[in-house]
Amino acid sequence: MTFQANVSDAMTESTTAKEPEMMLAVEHVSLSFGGVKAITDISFDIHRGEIRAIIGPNGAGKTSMLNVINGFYHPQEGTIYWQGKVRRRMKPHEAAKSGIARTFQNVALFKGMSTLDNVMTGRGLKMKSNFLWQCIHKGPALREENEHRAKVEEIIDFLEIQHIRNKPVGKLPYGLQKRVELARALAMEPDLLLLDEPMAGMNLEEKEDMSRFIIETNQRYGTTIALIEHDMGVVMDLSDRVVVLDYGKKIGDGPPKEVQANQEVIDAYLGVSH
Ligand SMILES: Nc1ncnc2c1ncn2[C@@H]1O[C@H](COP(=O)(O)OP(=O)(O)OP(=O)(O)O)[C@@H](O)[C@H]1O
Repeated sequence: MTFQANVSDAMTESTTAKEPEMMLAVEHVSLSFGGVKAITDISFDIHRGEIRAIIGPNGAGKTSMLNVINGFYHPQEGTIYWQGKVRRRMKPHEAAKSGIARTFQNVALFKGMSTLDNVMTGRGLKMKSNFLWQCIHKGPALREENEHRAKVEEIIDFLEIQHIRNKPVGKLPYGLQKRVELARALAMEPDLLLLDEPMAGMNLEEKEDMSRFIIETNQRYGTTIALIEHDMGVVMDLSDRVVVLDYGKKIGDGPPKEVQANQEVIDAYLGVSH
């Protein structure tokens, strides 16, 4: 059976037998930078509504894979299926417009701007009123701004960051900056949220908070989430399925328990030579 047939089958069945619905799939994707092979012939999928982890040792190709999914890198080989259709080559802002939001390994916020203003920037792609209305700040533009503001307020409440709403984000502790970045991504109301090491640099309490927000985002908004994470405890607790990369290749894929028992995965983490 062809992959396309698999996609359609999965989508038809999902309406009847609650089979998982494929939201995104990468098929035989390879990506090189000059002589460096970052990703070699990788295929995996992400089901609508799941929390999918991408793990692997340093340099395994995890961030490169997220960059392929959000249109930042264009693989030399392979196909990307998005919402059941082959996706054409697209830029990150087009991927964002199609419903894919992301956060970064190193927080990427406007450091001099307040939490509120940073989260508001997440609404940019959803703004519809034209420039003239926005300049005179009346009519449709005012109505629209109020709607965006209400959504942003809801997210600020949800992520419990009211107390820092007016603070410049550059002055916030790192854990809170990561939360503001999550808020900005949620302000885009994404279908698929890509999180690159959301717990990096956090203490235990901050990790517990972030884990709770990730689960609640998934449950409350139905957001599908793909995350890269090094903390195996977090990965095993949070995710429905895990894909494991090593030296740019896929070496494991399945539910956390299955992946944990996979000898190739254990060897990769213990640094057994190839
Ligand atoms: N823009 C780039 N130019 C050249 N090489 C790159 C580039 N981006 C990634 N690479 C290389 O591709 C490989 C995979 O890198 P990538 O950052 O995707 O790994 P990773 O699994 O995310 O690693 P880490 O856990 O350390 O962040 C590495 O060998 C890296 O040096």
